[in-house]
Amino acid sequence: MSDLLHLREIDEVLSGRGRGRDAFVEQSWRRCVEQYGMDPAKPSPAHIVTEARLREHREQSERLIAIARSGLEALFRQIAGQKYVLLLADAKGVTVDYFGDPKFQEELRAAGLYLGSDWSEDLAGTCGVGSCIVSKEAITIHQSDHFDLTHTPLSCTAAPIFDTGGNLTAVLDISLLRSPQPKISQSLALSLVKASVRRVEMANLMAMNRGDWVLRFSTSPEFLDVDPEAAVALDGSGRIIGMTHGAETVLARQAVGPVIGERIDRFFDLSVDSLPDLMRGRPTEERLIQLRDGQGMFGHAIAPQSERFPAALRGAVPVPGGAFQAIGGPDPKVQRIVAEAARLAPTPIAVLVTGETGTGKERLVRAMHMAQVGSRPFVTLPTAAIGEVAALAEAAAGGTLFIDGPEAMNAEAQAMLLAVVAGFDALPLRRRPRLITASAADLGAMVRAGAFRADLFFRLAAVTLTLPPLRLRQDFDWLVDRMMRQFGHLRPDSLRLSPAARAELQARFWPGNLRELANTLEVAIALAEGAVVDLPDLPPAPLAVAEEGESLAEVLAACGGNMALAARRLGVNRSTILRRARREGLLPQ
Ligand SMILES: Nc1ncnc2c1ncn2[C@@H]1O[C@H](COP(=O)(O)OP(=O)(O)OP(=O)(O)O)[C@@H](O)[C@H]1O
Repeated sequence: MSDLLHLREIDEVLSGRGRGRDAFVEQSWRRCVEQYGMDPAKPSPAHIVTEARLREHREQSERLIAIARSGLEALFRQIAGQKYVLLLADAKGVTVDYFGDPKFQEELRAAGLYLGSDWSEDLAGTCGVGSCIVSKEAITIHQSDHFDLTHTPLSCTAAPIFDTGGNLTAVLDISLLRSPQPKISQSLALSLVKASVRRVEMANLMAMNRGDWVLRFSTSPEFLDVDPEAAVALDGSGRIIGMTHGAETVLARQAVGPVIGERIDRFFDLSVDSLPDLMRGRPTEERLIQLRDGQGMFGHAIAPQSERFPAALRGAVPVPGGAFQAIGGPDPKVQRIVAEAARLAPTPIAVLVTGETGTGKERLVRAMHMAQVGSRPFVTLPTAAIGEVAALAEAAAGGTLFIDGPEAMNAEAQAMLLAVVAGFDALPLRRRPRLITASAADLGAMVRAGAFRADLFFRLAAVTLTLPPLRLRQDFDWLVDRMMRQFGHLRPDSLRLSPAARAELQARFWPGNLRELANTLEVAIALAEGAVVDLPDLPPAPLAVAEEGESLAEVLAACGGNMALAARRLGVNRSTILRRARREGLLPQ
Protein backbone atom coordinates (compact mmCIF):
# COMPACT_ATOMS: atom_id res chain seq x y z
CA MET A 1 0.00 0.00 0.00
CA SER A 2 1.41 3.40 -0.86
CA ASP A 3 2.07 5.94 1.88
CA LEU A 4 -0.61 8.21 0.45
CA LEU A 5 -3.26 5.51 0.52
CA HIS A 6 -2.29 4.72 4.12
CA LEU A 7 -2.76 8.34 5.20
CA ARG A 8 -6.06 8.51 3.33
CA GLU A 9 -7.37 5.36 5.02
CA ILE A 10 -6.49 6.70 8.49
CA ASP A 11 -8.42 9.86 7.60
CA GLU A 12 -11.43 7.80 6.53
CA VAL A 13 -11.41 5.75 9.74
CA LEU A 14 -11.27 8.94 11.81
CA SER A 15 -14.29 10.31 9.99
CA GLY A 16 -16.22 7.06 10.58
CA ARG A 17 -15.84 5.53 7.11
CA GLY A 18 -13.62 2.56 7.93
CA ARG A 19 -12.98 -0.09 5.27
CA GLY A 20 -13.33 -3.06 7.54
CA ARG A 21 -9.94 -3.40 9.23
CA ASP A 22 -9.97 -5.23 12.57
CA ALA A 23 -11.83 -3.14 15.14
CA PHE A 24 -8.80 -3.07 17.48
CA VAL A 25 -6.71 -1.53 14.68
CA GLU A 26 -9.24 1.21 13.96
CA GLN A 27 -9.62 1.91 17.69
CA SER A 28 -5.87 2.20 18.06
CA TRP A 29 -5.59 4.61 15.08
CA ARG A 30 -8.19 6.79 16.79
CA ARG A 31 -6.19 6.79 20.02
CA CYS A 32 -3.03 7.71 18.11
CA VAL A 33 -4.60 10.85 16.71
CA GLU A 34 -7.16 11.81 19.33
CA GLN A 35 -5.35 10.86 22.54
CA TYR A 36 -1.64 10.93 21.70
CA GLY A 37 -1.82 13.78 19.17
CA MET A 38 0.19 11.87 16.54
CA ASP A 39 0.38 12.90 12.92
CA PRO A 40 0.49 9.93 10.48
CA ALA A 41 2.26 12.13 7.95
CA LYS A 42 5.24 12.50 10.31
CA PRO A 43 6.88 9.11 10.74
CA SER A 44 9.40 8.68 13.53
CA PRO A 45 12.16 6.06 13.83
CA ALA A 46 12.16 3.23 16.36
CA HIS A 47 12.71 4.35 19.96
CA ILE A 48 15.54 2.66 21.82
CA VAL A 49 15.95 3.43 25.52
CA THR A 50 19.37 4.16 27.02
CA GLU A 51 21.55 1.36 28.41
CA ALA A 52 20.87 2.57 31.95
CA ARG A 53 17.09 2.55 31.50
CA LEU A 54 17.21 -0.84 29.82
CA ARG A 55 19.11 -2.17 32.82
CA GLU A 56 16.42 -0.79 35.15
CA HIS A 57 13.64 -2.34 33.11
CA ARG A 58 15.45 -5.67 32.95
CA GLU A 59 16.13 -5.69 36.69
CA GLN A 60 12.46 -5.06 37.41
CA SER A 61 11.46 -7.94 35.12
CA GLU A 62 14.27 -10.26 36.20
CA ARG A 63 12.07 -12.99 37.64
CA LEU A 64 9.72 -12.91 34.67
CA ILE A 65 12.59 -13.04 32.17
CA ALA A 66 13.97 -16.08 33.96
CA ILE A 67 10.61 -17.84 33.96
CA ALA A 68 9.73 -16.85 30.39
CA ARG A 69 13.12 -17.83 28.98
CA SER A 70 12.51 -21.55 28.60
CA GLY A 71 9.15 -20.86 26.90
CA LEU A 72 10.82 -18.35 24.62
CA GLU A 73 13.64 -20.71 23.75
CA ALA A 74 11.17 -23.48 22.91
CA LEU A 75 9.18 -21.11 20.72
CA PHE A 76 12.30 -19.80 19.00
CA ARG A 77 13.36 -23.35 18.15
CA GLN A 78 9.98 -23.89 16.48
CA ILE A 79 10.29 -20.83 14.30
CA ALA A 80 14.06 -20.77 13.79
CA GLY A 81 15.16 -20.30 10.20
CA GLN A 82 11.98 -18.47 9.29
CA LYS A 83 13.30 -14.98 10.02
CA TYR A 84 10.98 -14.40 12.92
CA VAL A 85 12.25 -12.56 15.98
CA LEU A 86 10.86 -12.89 19.45
CA LEU A 87 10.55 -9.98 21.83
CA LEU A 88 9.58 -10.03 25.49
CA ALA A 89 8.41 -6.56 26.50
CA ASP A 90 7.53 -5.39 30.00
CA ALA A 91 4.16 -3.83 30.87
CA LYS A 92 5.51 -0.43 29.81
CA GLY A 93 6.34 -1.70 26.32
CA VAL A 94 10.14 -1.84 26.65
CA THR A 95 11.81 -4.91 25.13
CA VAL A 96 13.62 -6.67 27.99
CA ASP A 97 14.50 -9.94 26.28
CA TYR A 98 15.10 -10.83 22.68
CA PHE A 99 15.75 -13.81 20.40
CA GLY A 100 16.69 -13.19 16.80
CA ASP A 101 19.02 -14.40 14.11
CA PRO A 102 22.34 -12.57 14.57
CA LYS A 103 22.69 -12.49 10.75
CA PHE A 104 20.00 -9.80 10.55
CA GLN A 105 21.04 -7.98 13.71
CA GLU A 106 21.64 -4.57 12.13
CA GLU A 107 18.41 -4.64 10.16
CA LEU A 108 16.42 -5.80 13.20
CA ARG A 109 17.97 -3.14 15.41
CA ALA A 110 17.12 -0.40 12.88
CA ALA A 111 13.53 -1.63 12.73
CA GLY A 112 13.24 -1.58 16.53
CA LEU A 113 13.00 -5.36 16.77
CA TYR A 114 15.72 -5.38 19.40
CA LEU A 115 16.61 -5.23 23.07
CA GLY A 116 15.69 -1.85 24.58
CA SER A 117 13.20 -0.78 21.93
CA ASP A 118 10.21 1.03 23.40
CA TRP A 119 6.97 -0.08 21.76
CA SER A 120 4.48 1.72 23.98
CA GLU A 121 1.53 2.75 21.82
CA ASP A 122 1.71 6.45 22.73
CA LEU A 123 5.28 6.52 21.42
CA ALA A 124 5.33 4.07 18.50
CA GLY A 125 1.69 4.28 17.41
CA THR A 126 -0.39 1.21 16.57
CA CYS A 127 1.97 -1.78 16.93
CA GLY A 128 1.94 -5.35 18.19
CA VAL A 129 3.33 -4.80 21.69
CA GLY A 130 1.82 -1.35 22.40
CA SER A 131 -1.67 -2.12 21.12
CA CYS A 132 -1.65 -5.47 22.90
CA ILE A 133 -0.92 -3.65 26.19
CA VAL A 134 -3.90 -1.34 25.63
CA SER A 135 -6.34 -3.97 24.35
CA LYS A 136 -5.09 -6.75 26.73
CA GLU A 137 -5.82 -9.20 23.89
CA ALA A 138 -3.63 -11.31 21.61
CA ILE A 139 -3.46 -9.42 18.31
CA THR A 140 -1.66 -9.25 14.98
CA ILE A 141 -0.68 -5.83 13.71
CA HIS A 142 0.17 -6.62 10.14
CA GLN A 143 1.97 -4.27 7.75
CA SER A 144 -0.32 -1.29 7.04
CA ASP A 145 -2.23 -1.93 10.31
CA HIS A 146 0.69 0.00 11.81
CA PHE A 147 -0.08 3.67 12.26
CA ASP A 148 3.43 4.98 11.73
CA LEU A 149 4.78 4.62 8.19
CA THR A 150 8.19 3.61 9.58
CA HIS A 151 6.69 0.35 10.82
CA THR A 152 4.40 -0.61 7.93
CA PRO A 153 6.86 -3.18 6.48
CA LEU A 154 6.62 -5.21 9.73
CA SER A 155 4.19 -7.85 10.84
CA CYS A 156 3.89 -8.19 14.61
CA THR A 157 1.85 -10.69 16.60
CA ALA A 158 1.66 -10.19 20.35
CA ALA A 159 -0.05 -11.77 23.34
CA PRO A 160 -0.29 -10.39 26.88
CA ILE A 161 1.23 -12.24 29.85
CA PHE A 162 -0.70 -11.80 33.08
CA ASP A 163 0.70 -12.28 36.58
CA THR A 164 -1.03 -14.60 39.03
CA GLY A 165 -3.13 -11.70 40.33
CA GLY A 166 -4.55 -11.05 36.84
CA ASN A 167 -2.50 -7.93 36.05
CA LEU A 168 -0.84 -7.52 32.68
CA THR A 169 2.86 -7.87 33.39
CA ALA A 170 4.52 -8.40 30.00
CA VAL A 171 3.94 -9.03 26.31
CA LEU A 172 5.36 -11.76 24.12
CA ASP A 173 5.74 -10.66 20.51
CA ILE A 174 6.79 -12.52 17.41
CA SER A 175 7.67 -10.28 14.50
CA LEU A 176 8.78 -10.46 10.89
CA LEU A 177 10.77 -7.86 8.96
CA ARG A 178 9.08 -8.95 5.74
CA SER A 179 5.95 -11.04 5.40
CA PRO A 180 3.48 -12.16 2.73
CA GLN A 181 0.71 -9.65 2.11
CA PRO A 182 -2.37 -11.52 3.41
CA LYS A 183 -2.81 -11.07 7.15
CA ILE A 184 -4.07 -14.64 7.45
CA SER A 185 -0.44 -15.74 6.89
CA GLN A 186 0.16 -14.81 10.53
CA SER A 187 -2.56 -16.96 12.07
CA LEU A 188 -0.09 -19.71 12.95
CA ALA A 189 2.11 -17.11 14.65
CA LEU A 190 -0.93 -16.03 16.67
CA SER A 191 -1.63 -19.54 17.93
CA LEU A 192 2.05 -20.14 18.70
CA VAL A 193 2.32 -16.95 20.73
CA LYS A 194 -0.88 -17.69 22.64
CA ALA A 195 0.27 -21.22 23.47
CA SER A 196 3.69 -19.99 24.64
CA VAL A 197 2.12 -17.35 26.86
CA ARG A 198 -0.17 -19.94 28.38
CA ARG A 199 2.86 -22.06 29.28
CA VAL A 200 4.81 -19.10 30.67
CA GLU A 201 1.84 -18.13 32.88
CA MET A 202 1.53 -21.74 34.03
CA ALA A 203 5.24 -21.91 34.91
CA ASN A 204 4.92 -18.63 36.78
CA LEU A 205 1.91 -19.82 38.77
CA MET A 206 3.70 -23.04 39.71
CA ALA A 207 6.86 -21.17 40.75
CA MET A 208 4.90 -18.69 42.83
CA ASN A 209 2.75 -21.24 44.62
CA ARG A 210 4.93 -24.19 45.51
CA GLY A 211 3.54 -24.30 49.03
CA ASP A 212 -0.12 -24.26 47.93
CA TRP A 213 -2.60 -26.46 46.17
CA VAL A 214 -2.77 -25.92 42.42
CA LEU A 215 -5.78 -27.03 40.39
CA ARG A 216 -5.16 -27.29 36.66
CA PHE A 217 -8.05 -27.79 34.28
CA SER A 218 -8.71 -28.38 30.58
CA THR A 219 -11.70 -29.04 28.36
CA SER A 220 -10.11 -32.19 26.95
CA PRO A 221 -8.29 -34.93 28.89
CA GLU A 222 -5.45 -35.54 26.39
CA PHE A 223 -3.08 -32.75 27.36
CA LEU A 224 -4.32 -32.14 30.89
CA ASP A 225 -1.20 -33.41 32.64
CA VAL A 226 1.37 -32.06 30.19
CA ASP A 227 -0.07 -28.82 28.80
CA PRO A 228 -3.22 -27.78 30.65
CA GLU A 229 -5.34 -24.86 29.52
CA ALA A 230 -5.76 -23.11 32.85
CA ALA A 231 -4.87 -23.28 36.55
CA VAL A 232 -5.61 -21.69 39.90
CA ALA A 233 -3.66 -21.76 43.18
CA LEU A 234 -5.66 -22.32 46.36
CA ASP A 235 -4.97 -21.67 50.03
CA GLY A 236 -5.79 -24.25 52.70
CA SER A 237 -9.40 -23.09 52.92
CA GLY A 238 -9.98 -23.37 49.17
CA ARG A 239 -9.73 -19.67 48.38
CA ILE A 240 -8.20 -18.72 45.02
CA ILE A 241 -4.89 -16.93 45.61
CA GLY A 242 -3.47 -17.06 42.07
CA MET A 243 -4.62 -17.83 38.55
CA THR A 244 -3.58 -17.95 34.93
CA HIS A 245 -5.39 -15.70 32.48
CA GLY A 246 -7.07 -18.75 30.93
CA ALA A 247 -8.53 -19.59 34.34
CA GLU A 248 -9.78 -16.05 34.86
CA THR A 249 -11.54 -16.15 31.47
CA VAL A 250 -13.35 -19.41 32.30
CA LEU A 251 -14.19 -18.55 35.92
CA ALA A 252 -15.35 -14.99 35.23
CA ARG A 253 -18.15 -16.53 33.14
CA GLN A 254 -19.45 -18.44 36.18
CA ALA A 255 -20.04 -15.61 38.64
CA VAL A 256 -19.89 -11.82 38.65
CA GLY A 257 -17.16 -10.06 40.59
CA PRO A 258 -13.49 -10.87 41.18
CA VAL A 259 -11.99 -14.36 41.03
CA ILE A 260 -9.04 -13.85 43.39
CA GLY A 261 -10.06 -14.23 47.03
CA GLU A 262 -13.17 -16.28 46.20
CA ARG A 263 -13.60 -19.92 47.18
CA ILE A 264 -13.26 -22.53 44.47
CA ASP A 265 -16.78 -23.90 45.14
CA ARG A 266 -18.22 -20.63 43.86
CA PHE A 267 -17.06 -21.65 40.37
CA PHE A 268 -16.83 -25.45 40.42
CA ASP A 269 -19.02 -28.06 42.01
CA LEU A 270 -16.00 -29.08 44.07
CA SER A 271 -14.77 -28.73 47.63
CA VAL A 272 -11.20 -28.34 48.78
CA ASP A 273 -11.39 -31.70 50.55
CA SER A 274 -11.89 -33.49 47.25
CA LEU A 275 -8.68 -32.10 45.71
CA PRO A 276 -6.65 -35.22 46.59
CA ASP A 277 -9.07 -37.25 44.37
CA LEU A 278 -7.89 -35.18 41.42
CA MET A 279 -4.23 -36.02 41.83
CA ARG A 280 -2.28 -37.81 39.15
CA GLY A 281 -2.77 -41.35 40.48
CA ARG A 282 -6.29 -41.49 39.06
CA PRO A 283 -6.95 -41.92 35.30
CA THR A 284 -7.59 -38.55 33.66
CA GLU A 285 -11.04 -39.54 32.42
CA GLU A 286 -12.16 -40.04 36.02
CA ARG A 287 -11.06 -36.57 37.05
CA LEU A 288 -14.10 -34.83 35.65
CA ILE A 289 -15.21 -31.66 37.43
CA GLN A 290 -18.20 -29.47 36.73
CA LEU A 291 -18.37 -25.72 36.40
CA ARG A 292 -21.37 -23.99 37.97
CA ASP A 293 -22.88 -23.44 34.50
CA GLY A 294 -22.87 -27.20 33.98
CA GLN A 295 -19.87 -27.43 31.63
CA GLY A 296 -17.56 -30.35 32.32
CA MET A 297 -13.79 -29.97 32.62
CA PHE A 298 -10.94 -32.34 33.47
CA GLY A 299 -9.05 -31.45 36.64
CA HIS A 300 -5.56 -32.18 37.93
CA ALA A 301 -4.69 -31.21 41.49
CA ILE A 302 -1.10 -30.75 42.63
CA ALA A 303 -0.48 -30.88 46.38
CA PRO A 304 1.62 -28.26 48.19
CA GLN A 305 5.28 -29.17 47.97
CA SER A 306 6.12 -27.92 51.44
CA GLU A 307 3.75 -28.51 54.30
CA ARG A 308 6.37 -28.10 56.98
CA PHE A 309 5.16 -24.80 58.38
CA PRO A 310 1.98 -24.09 60.28
CA ALA A 311 -0.80 -22.36 58.35
CA ALA A 312 -0.23 -19.13 60.31
CA LEU A 313 3.25 -18.88 58.84
CA ARG A 314 2.31 -19.97 55.36
CA GLY A 315 1.10 -17.08 53.26
CA ALA A 316 2.54 -14.48 55.64
CA VAL A 317 4.80 -13.34 52.81
CA PRO A 318 2.97 -14.14 49.56
CA VAL A 319 5.68 -13.37 47.04
CA PRO A 320 9.30 -13.15 48.12
CA GLY A 321 10.60 -9.87 46.78
CA GLY A 322 13.44 -7.46 47.64
CA ALA A 323 16.76 -9.06 48.45
CA PHE A 324 15.28 -12.56 48.05
CA GLN A 325 14.84 -12.02 44.31
CA ALA A 326 18.59 -12.02 43.82
CA ILE A 327 19.12 -15.43 45.42
CA GLY A 328 17.96 -17.66 42.61
CA GLY A 329 16.13 -18.13 39.34
CA PRO A 330 14.08 -20.98 37.93
CA ASP A 331 15.17 -23.83 40.17
CA PRO A 332 12.40 -25.54 42.17
CA LYS A 333 14.61 -26.33 45.19
CA VAL A 334 16.11 -22.87 45.43
CA GLN A 335 12.71 -21.23 45.01
CA ARG A 336 11.31 -23.37 47.79
CA ILE A 337 14.16 -22.39 50.11
CA VAL A 338 13.72 -18.72 49.23
CA ALA A 339 9.97 -18.92 49.90
CA GLU A 340 10.60 -20.61 53.24
CA ALA A 341 13.27 -18.09 54.19
CA ALA A 342 10.88 -15.25 53.31
CA ARG A 343 8.19 -16.74 55.50
CA LEU A 344 10.57 -17.30 58.40
CA ALA A 345 12.17 -13.85 58.10
CA PRO A 346 9.63 -11.92 60.20
CA THR A 347 9.48 -14.58 62.95
CA PRO A 348 11.83 -14.99 65.95
CA ILE A 349 12.55 -18.64 64.96
CA ALA A 350 16.27 -19.58 65.09
CA VAL A 351 17.34 -20.61 61.59
CA LEU A 352 20.35 -22.69 60.55
CA VAL A 353 21.44 -22.27 56.93
CA THR A 354 23.65 -25.06 55.64
CA GLY A 355 25.34 -25.76 52.33
CA GLU A 356 28.81 -26.24 50.91
CA THR A 357 31.26 -23.35 50.97
CA GLY A 358 30.26 -20.50 48.66
CA THR A 359 26.66 -21.63 48.11
CA GLY A 360 25.34 -18.22 49.20
CA LYS A 361 24.49 -18.94 52.85
CA GLU A 362 25.51 -15.52 54.09
CA ARG A 363 23.64 -13.84 51.28
CA LEU A 364 20.45 -15.67 52.24
CA VAL A 365 20.95 -14.74 55.90
CA ARG A 366 21.34 -11.08 54.97
CA ALA A 367 18.21 -11.20 52.79
CA MET A 368 16.29 -12.56 55.78
CA HIS A 369 17.63 -9.77 57.94
CA MET A 370 16.77 -7.10 55.36
CA ALA A 371 13.21 -8.42 55.05
CA GLN A 372 12.50 -7.41 58.64
CA VAL A 373 10.62 -4.20 59.27
CA GLY A 374 12.56 -1.12 60.37
CA SER A 375 16.30 -0.67 60.61
CA ARG A 376 17.85 -3.12 63.03
CA PRO A 377 21.45 -4.04 63.81
CA PHE A 378 23.07 -6.98 62.00
CA VAL A 379 25.99 -8.33 63.96
CA THR A 380 28.22 -11.14 62.78
CA LEU A 381 29.75 -13.39 65.37
CA PRO A 382 32.83 -14.83 63.73
CA THR A 383 34.05 -17.84 65.63
CA ALA A 384 37.38 -16.12 66.32
CA ALA A 385 35.62 -13.40 68.29
CA ILE A 386 34.04 -15.80 70.73
CA GLY A 387 35.64 -14.04 73.67
CA GLU A 388 33.58 -10.98 72.90
CA VAL A 389 30.33 -12.84 72.58
CA ALA A 390 28.54 -10.95 75.35
CA ALA A 391 29.43 -7.56 73.88
CA LEU A 392 28.34 -8.66 70.40
CA ALA A 393 25.03 -9.94 71.69
CA GLU A 394 24.44 -6.57 73.32
CA ALA A 395 25.22 -4.81 70.01
CA ALA A 396 22.71 -7.04 68.21
CA ALA A 397 19.87 -6.17 70.60
CA GLY A 398 16.59 -6.12 68.68
CA GLY A 399 18.34 -7.17 65.47
CA THR A 400 20.02 -10.25 64.02
CA LEU A 401 22.96 -12.09 65.58
CA PHE A 402 24.58 -14.00 62.73
CA ILE A 403 26.71 -16.91 63.90
CA ASP A 404 29.07 -17.83 61.08
CA GLY A 405 30.70 -21.24 61.20
CA PRO A 406 30.01 -22.54 64.76
CA GLU A 407 31.60 -25.87 63.80
CA ALA A 408 35.00 -24.29 64.47
CA MET A 409 34.19 -23.55 68.13
CA ASN A 410 35.90 -25.60 70.80
CA ALA A 411 34.06 -26.90 73.87
CA GLU A 412 34.86 -23.78 75.88
CA ALA A 413 33.59 -21.44 73.16
CA GLN A 414 30.43 -23.51 72.71
CA ALA A 415 29.73 -23.31 76.46
CA MET A 416 30.20 -19.54 76.37
CA LEU A 417 27.90 -19.11 73.41
CA LEU A 418 25.26 -21.33 75.02
CA ALA A 419 25.34 -19.25 78.20
CA VAL A 420 24.88 -16.03 76.22
CA VAL A 421 22.10 -17.43 74.04
CA ALA A 422 20.28 -18.91 77.03
CA GLY A 423 20.57 -15.50 78.68
CA PHE A 424 18.48 -14.01 75.83
CA ASP A 425 15.41 -15.65 77.39
CA ALA A 426 15.55 -13.12 80.20
CA LEU A 427 15.52 -10.13 77.82
CA PRO A 428 12.32 -8.34 76.87
CA LEU A 429 11.11 -9.63 73.46
CA ARG A 430 11.95 -6.49 71.50
CA ARG A 431 15.60 -6.56 72.66
CA ARG A 432 16.14 -10.29 72.12
CA PRO A 433 18.54 -10.79 69.17
CA ARG A 434 17.26 -13.14 66.51
CA LEU A 435 19.70 -15.99 65.87
CA ILE A 436 20.67 -17.04 62.38
CA THR A 437 23.53 -19.48 61.92
CA ALA A 438 25.38 -20.55 58.80
CA SER A 439 27.48 -23.67 58.58
CA ALA A 440 29.18 -25.63 55.82
CA ALA A 441 29.51 -28.62 58.18
CA ASP A 442 26.96 -31.24 59.07
CA LEU A 443 26.27 -29.98 62.62
CA GLY A 444 23.75 -32.77 63.22
CA ALA A 445 26.45 -35.37 62.54
CA MET A 446 28.84 -33.45 64.82
CA VAL A 447 26.23 -33.62 67.60
CA ARG A 448 25.89 -37.37 67.10
CA ALA A 449 29.69 -37.73 67.19
CA GLY A 450 29.84 -35.71 70.42
CA ALA A 451 31.80 -32.87 68.79
CA PHE A 452 29.02 -30.27 69.11
CA ARG A 453 26.74 -29.65 72.08
CA ALA A 454 23.21 -30.89 71.45
CA ASP A 455 21.70 -28.19 73.70
CA LEU A 456 23.42 -25.46 71.69
CA PHE A 457 22.48 -27.11 68.39
CA PHE A 458 18.78 -27.08 69.27
CA ARG A 459 18.99 -23.43 70.35
CA LEU A 460 20.52 -22.49 66.99
CA ALA A 461 18.59 -24.75 64.64
CA ALA A 462 14.83 -24.67 65.21
CA VAL A 463 14.65 -25.08 61.44
CA THR A 464 17.32 -25.84 58.83
CA LEU A 465 17.47 -24.49 55.29
CA THR A 466 19.95 -26.21 52.98
CA LEU A 467 21.26 -24.48 49.88
CA PRO A 468 22.16 -26.87 47.04
CA PRO A 469 25.65 -26.90 45.49
CA LEU A 470 25.95 -24.99 42.23
CA ARG A 471 26.42 -28.17 40.12
CA LEU A 472 22.93 -29.31 41.13
CA ARG A 473 21.19 -26.00 40.44
CA GLN A 474 18.86 -25.75 37.45
CA ASP A 475 19.14 -21.95 37.31
CA PHE A 476 22.82 -21.98 36.32
CA ASP A 477 22.25 -19.85 33.20
CA TRP A 478 20.19 -17.38 35.19
CA LEU A 479 23.04 -16.99 37.70
CA VAL A 480 25.62 -16.59 34.94
CA ASP A 481 23.56 -13.94 33.17
CA ARG A 482 23.03 -12.08 36.44
CA MET A 483 26.70 -12.08 37.31
CA MET A 484 27.63 -11.02 33.75
CA ARG A 485 25.39 -7.97 34.19
CA GLN A 486 26.72 -7.34 37.66
CA PHE A 487 30.42 -7.47 36.72
CA GLY A 488 29.96 -6.03 33.23
CA HIS A 489 28.11 -2.91 34.24
CA LEU A 490 31.18 -0.69 33.98
CA ARG A 491 31.84 -1.76 30.39
CA PRO A 492 30.63 0.63 27.72
CA ASP A 493 29.21 -2.10 25.47
CA SER A 494 26.87 -4.82 26.65
CA LEU A 495 28.90 -7.96 27.28
CA ARG A 496 27.99 -11.37 25.95
CA LEU A 497 29.20 -14.83 26.77
CA SER A 498 30.04 -16.97 23.75
CA PRO A 499 28.16 -20.27 23.48
CA ALA A 500 31.46 -22.17 23.77
CA ALA A 501 32.38 -20.36 26.99
CA ARG A 502 28.92 -20.98 28.42
CA ALA A 503 29.13 -24.68 27.56
CA GLU A 504 32.49 -24.90 29.32
CA LEU A 505 31.09 -23.22 32.45
CA GLN A 506 28.08 -25.54 32.44
CA ALA A 507 30.38 -28.54 32.36
CA ARG A 508 32.54 -27.56 35.36
CA PHE A 509 32.14 -29.13 38.77
CA TRP A 510 32.32 -25.90 40.85
CA PRO A 511 33.60 -27.11 44.23
CA GLY A 512 33.74 -23.42 45.29
CA ASN A 513 30.14 -22.93 44.15
CA LEU A 514 28.82 -19.37 43.60
CA ARG A 515 32.01 -17.81 44.92
CA GLU A 516 34.09 -19.70 42.37
CA LEU A 517 31.67 -18.88 39.55
CA ALA A 518 31.69 -15.19 40.50
CA ASN A 519 35.51 -15.13 40.60
CA THR A 520 35.76 -16.94 37.25
CA LEU A 521 33.40 -14.51 35.52
CA GLU A 522 35.03 -11.47 37.05
CA VAL A 523 38.44 -12.59 35.79
CA ALA A 524 37.05 -13.54 32.36
CA ILE A 525 35.36 -10.16 31.96
CA ALA A 526 38.59 -8.39 32.93
CA LEU A 527 40.55 -10.46 30.39
CA ALA A 528 38.06 -10.20 27.52
CA GLU A 529 39.13 -7.67 24.93
CA GLY A 530 35.88 -7.05 23.07
CA ALA A 531 32.21 -7.35 23.89
CA VAL A 532 32.31 -11.15 23.87
CA VAL A 533 33.70 -13.22 26.72
CA ASP A 534 35.04 -16.31 24.98
CA LEU A 535 36.61 -19.64 25.90
CA PRO A 536 40.25 -18.41 26.09
CA ASP A 537 39.19 -15.66 28.54
CA LEU A 538 38.08 -18.22 31.14
CA PRO A 539 40.65 -18.98 33.85
CA PRO A 540 41.15 -22.74 34.34
CA ALA A 541 39.20 -24.51 37.08
CA PRO A 542 41.60 -24.53 40.05
CA LEU A 543 40.18 -27.63 41.77
CA ALA A 544 38.48 -29.92 39.28
CA VAL A 545 37.30 -32.97 41.18
CA ALA A 546 34.78 -35.65 40.50
CA GLU A 547 32.46 -36.69 43.27
CA GLU A 548 31.31 -40.27 43.45
CA GLY A 549 28.48 -39.68 45.89
CA GLU A 550 26.42 -37.29 43.71
CA SER A 551 22.92 -38.40 42.88
CA LEU A 552 22.87 -39.01 39.14
CA ALA A 553 19.20 -38.11 38.93
CA GLU A 554 19.92 -34.69 40.43
CA VAL A 555 22.95 -34.02 38.24
CA LEU A 556 20.93 -35.03 35.17
CA ALA A 557 18.07 -32.75 36.20
CA ALA A 558 20.49 -29.85 36.63
CA CYS A 559 21.89 -30.61 33.15
CA GLY A 560 18.42 -30.63 31.57
CA GLY A 561 18.70 -34.40 30.92
CA ASN A 562 21.81 -33.95 28.78
CA MET A 563 23.96 -37.08 29.39
CA ALA A 564 27.06 -35.71 27.72
CA LEU A 565 26.99 -32.61 29.91
CA ALA A 566 26.36 -34.65 33.06
CA ALA A 567 29.32 -36.85 32.14
CA ARG A 568 31.63 -33.85 31.75
CA ARG A 569 30.44 -32.27 34.98
CA LEU A 570 31.09 -35.47 36.92
CA GLY A 571 34.40 -36.04 35.17
CA VAL A 572 33.45 -39.46 33.80
CA ASN A 573 32.70 -40.65 30.29
CA ARG A 574 29.26 -40.89 28.75
CA SER A 575 29.04 -44.67 28.84
CA THR A 576 29.59 -44.61 32.62
CA ILE A 577 26.63 -42.25 32.92
CA LEU A 578 24.52 -44.50 30.71
CA ARG A 579 25.44 -47.54 32.79
CA ARG A 580 24.67 -45.76 36.05
CA ALA A 581 21.39 -44.41 34.67
CA ARG A 582 20.30 -47.94 33.74
CA ARG A 583 21.44 -49.38 37.07
CA GLU A 584 19.56 -46.68 39.01
CA GLY A 585 16.39 -47.24 36.98
CA LEU A 586 16.54 -43.81 35.32
CA LEU A 587 16.57 -45.49 31.91
CA PRO A 588 15.07 -48.77 30.68
CA GLN A 589 17.55 -51.68 30.89
N1 LIG B 1 22.58 -15.42 44.26
C1 LIG B 1 23.80 -14.96 44.05
N2 LIG B 1 24.08 -14.24 42.94
C2 LIG B 1 25.32 -13.77 42.73
N3 LIG B 1 26.36 -13.96 43.55
C3 LIG B 1 26.16 -14.65 44.67
C4 LIG B 1 24.87 -15.19 44.99
N4 LIG B 1 24.98 -15.83 46.17
C5 LIG B 1 26.26 -15.70 46.56
N5 LIG B 1 26.97 -15.00 45.67
C6 LIG B 1 28.40 -14.66 45.78
O1 LIG B 1 29.11 -15.83 46.12
C7 LIG B 1 30.04 -15.57 47.16
C8 LIG B 1 29.78 -16.49 48.32
O2 LIG B 1 28.54 -16.15 48.92
P1 LIG B 1 28.28 -16.30 50.48
O3 LIG B 1 29.40 -15.66 51.27
O4 LIG B 1 26.91 -15.87 50.78
O5 LIG B 1 28.42 -17.89 50.60
P2 LIG B 1 28.60 -18.80 51.89
O6 LIG B 1 27.85 -20.04 51.61
O7 LIG B 1 28.19 -18.03 53.10
O8 LIG B 1 30.13 -19.10 51.87
P3 LIG B 1 31.10 -19.68 53.04
O9 LIG B 1 30.49 -20.94 53.54
O10 LIG B 1 32.37 -19.94 52.34
O11 LIG B 1 31.17 -18.61 54.07
C9 LIG B 1 29.92 -14.10 47.50
O12 LIG B 1 30.95 -13.44 46.81
C10 LIG B 1 28.60 -13.70 46.94
O13 LIG B 1 28.63 -12.37 46.50
